Amino acid sequence: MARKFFVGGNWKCNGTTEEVKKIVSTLNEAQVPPSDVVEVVISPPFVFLPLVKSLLRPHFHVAAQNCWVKKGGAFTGEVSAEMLVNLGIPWVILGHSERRLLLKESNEFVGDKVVYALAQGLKVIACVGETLEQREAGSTMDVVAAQTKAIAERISNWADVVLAYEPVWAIGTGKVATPAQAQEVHFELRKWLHANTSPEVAATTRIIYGGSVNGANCKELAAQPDVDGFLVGGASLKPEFIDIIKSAEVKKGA
Ligand SMILES: O=C(CO)COP(=O)(O)O
Repeated sequence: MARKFFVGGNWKCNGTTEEVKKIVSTLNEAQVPPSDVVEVVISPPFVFLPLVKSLLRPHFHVAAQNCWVKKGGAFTGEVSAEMLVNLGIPWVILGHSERRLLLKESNEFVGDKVVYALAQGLKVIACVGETLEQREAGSTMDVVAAQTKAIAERISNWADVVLAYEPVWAIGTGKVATPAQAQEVHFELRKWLHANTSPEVAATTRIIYGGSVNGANCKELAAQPDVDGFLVGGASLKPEFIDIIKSAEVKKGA
């Protein structure tokens, strides 16, 4: 089964109502490859989700940037998976490095979130990635394998999971992984899935790259055999996001 190219736009903690409307109208007016070639998922902050969902044309879907680890209740400031389902939000990003590092979300906590979100019927973009220190210490694969293992040992069905490899040193730094660096980790992650889940999961799970992806570097990255798309931060707020969506064409005939 072919892995459909996937492009996520993670707006992080950015935007005003006016800016949101402007970005959405740019997306709605854009000529992009059809939905059988590329899946596009936009992830605004929680407060803008209903607005973005109501304005976006049907080709584009939405994702939350996080959700609570279990059923809602007395958890001030949290948003539950049930609420996202109730609002018709199909996707959620979990385990982003900004949450792992700044908010101290552990591998186990992220794994528990993935299980709970999937059980409520959400589709999950699960993020993994090493810091610069970890890369320099030669432990990149150990780190991403441990992060993936905490998910893999809790779930058996990967059909609704996209794995995002986002090296922390490349996020928001303008320092993109080279196509070879991205391919190497994606290949190793797929190999890890093959050995620790099943050959089918390894062959069908989309592994997308995130970290300073832009309109200029996306095509070369997209051409790598194990790069199945992108999770884009800064550039997803700009018109060049359209060029990143269009990089899906690189896979045609590949
Ligand atoms: O964290 C990211 C997407 O989730 C990547 O962010 P940048 O594209 O801004 O580096």
